[in-house]
Amino acid sequence: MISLNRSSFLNKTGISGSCGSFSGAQRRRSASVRVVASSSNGRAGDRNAAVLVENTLKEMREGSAVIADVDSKPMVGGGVQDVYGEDTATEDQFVTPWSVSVASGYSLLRDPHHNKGLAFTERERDAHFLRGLLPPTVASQELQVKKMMHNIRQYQVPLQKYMAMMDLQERNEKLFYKLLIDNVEELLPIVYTPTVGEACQKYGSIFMRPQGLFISLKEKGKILEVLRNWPEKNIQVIVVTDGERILGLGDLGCQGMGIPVGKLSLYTALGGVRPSACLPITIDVGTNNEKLLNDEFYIGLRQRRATGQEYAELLHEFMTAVKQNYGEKVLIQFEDFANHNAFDLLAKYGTTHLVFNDDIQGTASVVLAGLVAAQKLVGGTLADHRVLFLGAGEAGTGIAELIALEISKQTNAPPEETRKKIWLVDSKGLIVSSRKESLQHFKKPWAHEHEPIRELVDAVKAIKPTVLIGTSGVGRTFTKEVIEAMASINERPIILALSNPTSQSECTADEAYRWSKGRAIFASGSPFAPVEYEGKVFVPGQANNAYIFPGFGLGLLMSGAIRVHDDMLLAASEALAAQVTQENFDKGLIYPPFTNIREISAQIAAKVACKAYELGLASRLPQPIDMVKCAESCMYSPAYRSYR
Ligand SMILES: NC(=O)C1=CN([C@@H]2O[C@H](COP(=O)(O)OP(=O)(O)OC[C@H]3O[C@@H](n4cnc5c(N)ncnc54)[C@H](OP(=O)(O)O)[C@@H]3O)[C@@H](O)[C@H]2O)C=CC1
Ligand SMILES: CC(=O)C(=O)O
Ligand SMILES: [Mg+2]
Repeated sequence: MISLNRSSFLNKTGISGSCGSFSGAQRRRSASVRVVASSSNGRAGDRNAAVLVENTLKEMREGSAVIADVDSKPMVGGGVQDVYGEDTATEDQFVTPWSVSVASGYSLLRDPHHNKGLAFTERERDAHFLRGLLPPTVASQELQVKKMMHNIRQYQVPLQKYMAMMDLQERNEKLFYKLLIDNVEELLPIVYTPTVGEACQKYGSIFMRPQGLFISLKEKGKILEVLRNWPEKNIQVIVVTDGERILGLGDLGCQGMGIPVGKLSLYTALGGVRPSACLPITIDVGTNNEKLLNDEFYIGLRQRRATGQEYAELLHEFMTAVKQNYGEKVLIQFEDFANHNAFDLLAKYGTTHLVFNDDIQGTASVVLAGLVAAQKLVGGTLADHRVLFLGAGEAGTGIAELIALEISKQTNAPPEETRKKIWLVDSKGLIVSSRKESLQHFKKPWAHEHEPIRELVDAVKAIKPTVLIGTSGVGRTFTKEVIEAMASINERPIILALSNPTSQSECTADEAYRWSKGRAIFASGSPFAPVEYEGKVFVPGQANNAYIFPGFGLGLLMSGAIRVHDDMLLAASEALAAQVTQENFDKGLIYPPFTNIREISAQIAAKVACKAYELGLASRLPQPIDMVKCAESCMYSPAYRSYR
């Protein structure tokens, strides 16, 4: 039931059943109120809606302000639309038994969730006190997209484009997502790697408005309260970082916030999770980055990183508070933690929470997909390969483990055997058994019998890998000698330079193609432009976990999964690999372009959700019959809705 009390109306109102429910976004305060209620059928929810209208009118009389559209959406593909509520469909897709629009002139233009700028129609301008607040022109969303793209293309500096995009997100959320979805190949490098890396480095200087929650040591003992300060209540995905390993740029402390913000934009744009269900969080336990500590514009705690018990206690309070506030099924994605915490956090909370480490698990899934797809270009099976990594941290060992698992499944050989096909080099050289005692736990399974080797090029010559993967975070480490050695061993060497941003890539696309004489199958973590070599154009792929986590997360939410399981990662890989077309292979690509990423995400989500049901880890019943349709019908649409 709806409370008549104004503040509780703003904060707690919810109507369940056929009328849908208010999202947190709809509970925002504004200055004046207008109510429009319409009944399109005589469903049972009508009474609730009538009460809502009555209460809202009362609110209006009392001078408060709310913006609300209460809609329900037709059931598609098994009906899980209640997961996503009002933001998941365009106005055309909606059956609208009741529509309650409480609009508010100037405040409406300042509300990013509902603002449409010049796209407000004449009727809406009349109905919602917008007359005179906008110039006379009424523009379509398509024209707005065209104009924004025109403006963004005027900027020469990527960081300026980033700031323009962030500004748009704060001003007109739907237009931001429409822009990103319709121009994904062009804008991904702006809101994501590489530009997001520079944005994090300069976050203190460019910081305008909070885009997520900052939880620092100062909030110890009060984290639950802090979570409750966030305006949205129905959170389904949290991306959290402590900023200690931001891309390959190291410890950026509190300024790592750009990463959860960017990742969650992709959850919405690429995976269709509604924005109001996404919560970016940065845990600030200090930074060991001297430059930031001495930077007067630094926005984080000015102290060295807390470690040990102090760190563990803060993280534990956070994990407990999240579950308490949002329930069992909120997805927590760990992002860009340093490896000395990342593996432990995943192990500790993997059995009690719905958690996923993108750097370890998402990266593994995307790389496995690429290798599975690559078999179409090189022939044979995954088990025929020898893989060598430069970098034995989260990404390196995470990928290695998933490849070994997949080969085990394919060959029935135990992982102890299949791991022997995989070798890793860290900052001290090839990981070998004679070093076992001094190795971190995640490296131990990879300490095979071999004499120590210091240099990567010598490891390539000794191991003779078919696949070389860079996960070192150090740029230009795949030297000419290294790539030539790979090309001398393999007709089609598979070379993946995964480190981000572009400055940290182990080699450039140009280097990979030129030094391998055009024979490399190449993909990189951050995008490279096509390369011309000896009259032929080579299109490099992008091996980035952005292919996986949005669809993976959607699959977890769709099925109401309660835990993440490795088999779900394998399912996601399989789904992604299946999306590579002959046309892509003909260009030497092992990943599909990002242009169709929402369709790809729906396929991934469907496979992940199916696996969740199969494993008995899904809580949302009944299981939808057509999973792909179900995924598609769940997806947030950036199309404007009319405020009738
Ligand atoms: N494309 C994608 O989707 C993803 C890319 N990444 C990128 O991968 C990189 C690494 O990330 P992550 O694994 O989490 O980082 P970690 O810090 O966990 O691991 C880095 C590893 O690289 C090793 N290393 C560092 N310098 C050298 C060197 N000069 N020569 C050889 N090895 C070296 C480290 O060695 P030691 O252990 O001895 O210190 C460590 O094993 C980052 O740039 C990140 O952006 C990460 C996730 C996803
Ligand atoms: C892509 C990513 O997650 C990283 O570079 O850390
Ligand atoms: Mg990451």
